[in-house]
Amino acid sequence: MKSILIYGAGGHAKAVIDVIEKAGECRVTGLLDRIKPPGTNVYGYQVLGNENDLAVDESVQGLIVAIGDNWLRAEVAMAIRSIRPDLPFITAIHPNASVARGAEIGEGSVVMAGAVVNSDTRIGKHCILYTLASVDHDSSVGDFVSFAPHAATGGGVSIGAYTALGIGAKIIHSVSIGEHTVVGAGANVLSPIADYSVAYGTPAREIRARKAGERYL
Ligand SMILES: CC(=O)SCCNC(=O)CCNC(=O)[C@H](O)C(C)(C)COP(=O)(O)OP(=O)(O)OC[C@H]1O[C@@H](n2cnc3c(N)ncnc32)[C@H](O)[C@@H]1OP(=O)(O)O
Repeated sequence: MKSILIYGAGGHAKAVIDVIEKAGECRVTGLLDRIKPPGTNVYGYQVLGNENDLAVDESVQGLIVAIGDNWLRAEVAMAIRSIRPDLPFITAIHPNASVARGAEIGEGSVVMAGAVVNSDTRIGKHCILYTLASVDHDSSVGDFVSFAPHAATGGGVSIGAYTALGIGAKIIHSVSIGEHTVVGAGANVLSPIADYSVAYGTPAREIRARKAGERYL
């Protein structure tokens, strides 16, 4: 069984730990974090240090970045990649998730309980599909994207990198959502949404522009 570290020590990290424990393919040896000091206990695991400690840790065989914010997760993943280019990012898939034949899940991504990735859909790197999220057939999801619980798409949908779909957001078939966009909770998206925007409502409308990295959680 692979010995892995989890980067992050907040609520999202706890949810990721549960997925990894249930999947049973990796053993979590500890957590890394920039905020909580070494020795802090989180969900039964100790914070061991931060990303700089990876440079000297030869026992670790993999890592997953468990930070909910898409932009921060990307920053940390890139920092880790430059410190340890050899270290694989693991993919965590809950045993009660469903990943169809022909679907691909990128490295560092997490698929939580009840989530569905349907036939021939591609999920990018370091994405999060929270509880009961659903991405239907022939869809394409960029890197660092998140689906909050119950967010769902029809078939043939395209979601740009760094975009966040809020809780319960629904995207009808064949629609494209741009990159760095936030689709608000409960939105019903019936037509394309541009890059760098915040959209919500029924039907969803682009309410305002947003910048890369702007907080949304
Ligand atoms: C496991 C997890 O926890 S995963 C995370 C789950 N969390 C989510 O899904 C959160 C998703 N976030 C949202 O929907 C947020 O409301 C955002 C990002 C869309 C907020 O966008 P902002 O432009 O900053 O909206 P702001 O909070 O300033 O509200 C502006 C107005 O829009 C309304 N509004 C905000 N979000 C929504 C929404 N999703 N649908 C309808 N109206 C909304 C507000 O009520 C407010 O109305 P008012 O002016 O009449 O008071």
